[in-house]
Amino acid sequence: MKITGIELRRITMPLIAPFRTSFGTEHHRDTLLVRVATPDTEGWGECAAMTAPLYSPEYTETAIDVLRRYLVPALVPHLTRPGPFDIHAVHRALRRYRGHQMAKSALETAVLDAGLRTAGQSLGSYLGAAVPAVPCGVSVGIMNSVEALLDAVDDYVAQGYRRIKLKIEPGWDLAPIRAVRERFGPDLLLQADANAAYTLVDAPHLAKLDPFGLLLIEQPLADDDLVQHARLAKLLRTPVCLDESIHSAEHAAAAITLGSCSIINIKPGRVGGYLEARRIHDLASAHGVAVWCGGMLETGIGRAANLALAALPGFTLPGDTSASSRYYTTDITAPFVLQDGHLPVPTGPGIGVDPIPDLLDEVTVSTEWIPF
Ligand SMILES: CSCC[C@@H](NC(=O)CCC(=O)O)C(=O)O
Ligand SMILES: [Mg+2]
Repeated sequence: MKITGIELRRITMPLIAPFRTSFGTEHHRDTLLVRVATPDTEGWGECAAMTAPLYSPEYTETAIDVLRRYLVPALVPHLTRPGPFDIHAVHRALRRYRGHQMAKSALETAVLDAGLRTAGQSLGSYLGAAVPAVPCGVSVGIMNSVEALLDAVDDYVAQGYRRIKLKIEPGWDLAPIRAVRERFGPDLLLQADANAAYTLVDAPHLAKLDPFGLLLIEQPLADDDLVQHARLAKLLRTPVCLDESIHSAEHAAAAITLGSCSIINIKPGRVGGYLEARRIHDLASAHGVAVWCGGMLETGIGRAANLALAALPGFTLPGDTSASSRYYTTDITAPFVLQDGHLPVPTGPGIGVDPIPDLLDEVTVSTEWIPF
């Protein structure tokens, strides 16, 4: 199957409410969609990079530039020959370039989506989905008051979310977690995400979270320090989960070997795509390490693909793939709506959803067509 070209489409979608983390506050999701066009179909990938290099070194502009300048040209030999795509050859071709995992993931996923649509196979089936629907957690930002937080959590619990994740930072950690635990009781699945806001000096303070029975504390320390996370893990009863630190299966292997974490948040964008995400899933499962699917405020395009991944057997904890309404008044695909705390895994070919043209056009900032 030969492609006719690749489109880089930049979109911006307003969030229904500001989303505050330890590294900043998001008001819009400024993201990049990659579309691979063939004579018979098209494939879509969503780039997880944020507007600024605050969560990770990548940002939307770097993704656009590296795709245009290096990653798309690298795939020309693989996408212009007859016959089905060899997605593993595509993956290897992209691995020649260092970093830029989110840009790579968007491109590889669009190629994979086009290939699977042509073959009539769903992404879930291709990856090894084991269930038809996945239990959903929700990520709750830092708020102006504990009362506001309790109201937000109350609403999410009423919507049926199976797990609550609270963003924390120094000065907003013990009080909100204690308040949620006291209000909603010991059975609420509850976890915290620090986005690397603490240092090992804070270990005694973080140990004060232990009595609250958290499922995990996510990325407490710097993204580039597996050794300090291993030392911290020995000082806490709360399991340590890594997010920003894990860019590849090799990182996951190092973290497991060092004892830096006992749970991994897998984000396909952060690790360079769904093939690598499955490798990390397989590695973690072999070591008895639980994984769950993280989120990057994806539109329905990325949300659909993440649901396929979250359905793999080793994803034993609720992830951050929430309903479309968590962030958006109107999604660019048919909305994902929570059903008894679960979202259905798309069963159509490829990612199983398509952007709705009029809605996509409304949020499009720019498009760039790269002909093949
Ligand atoms: C803007 S924050 C993005 C990174 C963050 N993601 C979430 O908290 C989940 C966001 C979502 O619900 O998609 C994380 O560190 O896990
Ligand atoms: Mg995180």
